[in-house]
Amino acid sequence: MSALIATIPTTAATPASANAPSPRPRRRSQAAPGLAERLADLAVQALLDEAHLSPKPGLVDRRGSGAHDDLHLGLMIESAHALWPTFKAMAEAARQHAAMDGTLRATVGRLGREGEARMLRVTGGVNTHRGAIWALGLLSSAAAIRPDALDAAAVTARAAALAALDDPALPVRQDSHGAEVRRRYGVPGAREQAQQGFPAVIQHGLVQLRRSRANAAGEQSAQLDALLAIMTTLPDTCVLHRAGMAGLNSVQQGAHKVLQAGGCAQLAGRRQLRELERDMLALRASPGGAADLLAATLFLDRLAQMPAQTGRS
Ligand SMILES: CC(C)(COP(=O)(O)OP(=O)(O)OC[C@H]1O[C@@H](n2cnc3c(N)ncnc32)[C@H](O)[C@@H]1O)[C@@H](O)C(=O)NCCC(=O)NCCS
Ligand SMILES: Nc1ncnc2c1ncn2[C@@H]1O[C@H](COP(=O)(O)OP(=O)(O)OP(=O)(O)O)[C@@H](O)[C@H]1O
Repeated sequence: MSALIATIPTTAATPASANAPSPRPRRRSQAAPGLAERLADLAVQALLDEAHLSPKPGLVDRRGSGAHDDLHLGLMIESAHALWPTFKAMAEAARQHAAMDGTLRATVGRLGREGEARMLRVTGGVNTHRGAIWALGLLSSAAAIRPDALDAAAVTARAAALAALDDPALPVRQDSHGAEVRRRYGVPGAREQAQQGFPAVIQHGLVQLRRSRANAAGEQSAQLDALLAIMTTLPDTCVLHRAGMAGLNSVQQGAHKVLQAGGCAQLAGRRQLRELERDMLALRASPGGAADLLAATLFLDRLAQMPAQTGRS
């Protein structure tokens, strides 16, 4: 990764980000990173922090692979770093094109598919970040197109408008797990979540993150609480694919119980979290969609703290 993660205003020195691999220091003579580079830094950092955050139920984290047998932390980290040029290119395209239209949608779609191909090359064919490329790609482009308006509501509204545009080159995949699950249960998936302006992030992830921080939960617990808040309502096609509707209902109720018990900073909440994790592992259920949306939550939370950008860089 060529840009310097340390130049990004991250929220707090979390144990998660503290364990992320340190970037090489930028040489004095190197030019300051442009907007697209800083957005790519933010997107990759959000993915790294999500991957490291522990203990996440069913997901890959610092303790292990959760309910997955083809994923591990090293692979998630490698995949996240490999996606930096994809996010940078998406932001650059939006900055240069500067209009929310079909041309930009087609370019971002092509870059997203190239990013997926890059991910699959790096991971040897394993889906580490398909949903995250979609969500963070749209958000990076939406941020870059109006860098003077970077609050979460404005950025998600622009991302929704971009996601709603037709991409004529998009192959209509009927064979993805998401497509299969949508057909079977009639639920909205990753595409609809973006087209609706990421309600799981705006109404649940960000609200809970800030609520838990305000209650002095500590950054790691606040991020875990944000993940659980997203899990309480999301029709996560990863969970549905692996555990069916009964599995999704039990995951949503379990996440709700953790928050009702005071969240991850409380002993009672941590007990509920252990119970949720035990049940999810028995079902092989993994909330991959919620994990992607937690990364989107962290991206938007930090983006709102980035100084307003008015120049062209
Ligand atoms: C829309 C995408 C995610 C495909 O979705 P689909 O549901 O068909 O596929 P698939 O099951 O393989 O992946 C969906 C992923 O989204 C995440 N997810 C699952 N449920 C949800 C949900 N309810 N909300 C948000 N994300 C979810 C999961 O991580 C899952 O792995 C995307 O891959 C796509 O169409 N890309 C085309 C390239 C493109 O247009 N890119 C442009 C912007 S980046
Ligand atoms: N920490 C994480 N651990 C596991 N999955 C994650 C994590 N963070 C994000 N995800 C998301 O979860 C998805 C992977 O889930 P899953 O393995 O169920 O997908 P799949 O490859 O479609 O299904 P399967 O492995 O059942 O064949 C990825 O698209 C990724 O975006």
